[in-house]
Amino acid sequence: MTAGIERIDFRGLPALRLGTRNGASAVVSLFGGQVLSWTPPGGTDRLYLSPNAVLDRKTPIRGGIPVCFPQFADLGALPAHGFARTRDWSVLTERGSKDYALVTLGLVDDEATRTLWPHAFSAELSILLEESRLDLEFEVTNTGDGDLEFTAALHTYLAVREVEESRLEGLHGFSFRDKTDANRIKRDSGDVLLIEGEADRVYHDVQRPVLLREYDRSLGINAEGFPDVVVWNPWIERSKAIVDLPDDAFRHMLCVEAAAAQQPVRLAPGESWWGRQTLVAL
Ligand SMILES: O=P(O)(O)OC[C@H]1O[C@@H](O)[C@H](O)[C@@H](O)[C@@H]1O
Repeated sequence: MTAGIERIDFRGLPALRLGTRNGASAVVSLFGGQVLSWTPPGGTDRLYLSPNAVLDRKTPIRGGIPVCFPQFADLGALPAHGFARTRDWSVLTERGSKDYALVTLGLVDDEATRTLWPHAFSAELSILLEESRLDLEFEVTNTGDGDLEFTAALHTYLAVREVEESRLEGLHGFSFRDKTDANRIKRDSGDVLLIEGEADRVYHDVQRPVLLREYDRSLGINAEGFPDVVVWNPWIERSKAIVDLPDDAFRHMLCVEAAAAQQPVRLAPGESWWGRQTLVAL
């Protein structure tokens, strides 16, 4: 793996490959502004990309780290998770040395976005690859002359060897909205979260990092700016129902998302907001 940033064709999609001297690498699709792969030095891919993902530059890509903006999930009238994940992003900056690679992608409003969402905005996604660490920072500026509101998420699909053998630590005591149980608000009372069925939870105002433990490796997940943590696993029946997921996909993926979902972000003209998710392979 060469250090630096190169333009590649990823199964027909224009993409960037980021690499460091010590062997970390990542692939970023310009369609969706979406990280599709992240491999720390000497390891295997820590992101799940569905083998059935449709890469036709129209369909949202199932896996990696989709950017949900300006709407998270179905919290509004826009298509699910908004439009950022189905737009072409531009490359704003590329910087790298032996030890890191950094790219910033940009998305601004145009006629198509304004038809769906009548606001002027500019969004930037900065992706920083370092030794065992991947850092995504998402920034939105209101470039219009009226207020705007949005919800957003970095919808991170983590690859796990077996979801039943994985445990999430750090969510104890936080309240969450349980989408699998009529959106009831509950409080997490377990020391660890085990995935033993469909999970679709928005944890509110999570103030600390989360740790994903597997039997032989762990992953630290930290967020700043994004107050919520979403945990999603479709489990057996929903995996079967989602056309671009293999039937047994639920076993090999767990989404742990950094989100601003419970309270929309409101920006006055000229104001900006940012949120960050950092993944550290341990
Ligand atoms: O199928 P999509 O639109 O990519 O969404 C996948 C899932 O994304 C999660 O973030 C939501 O909480 C789930 O409710 C949703 O099903």
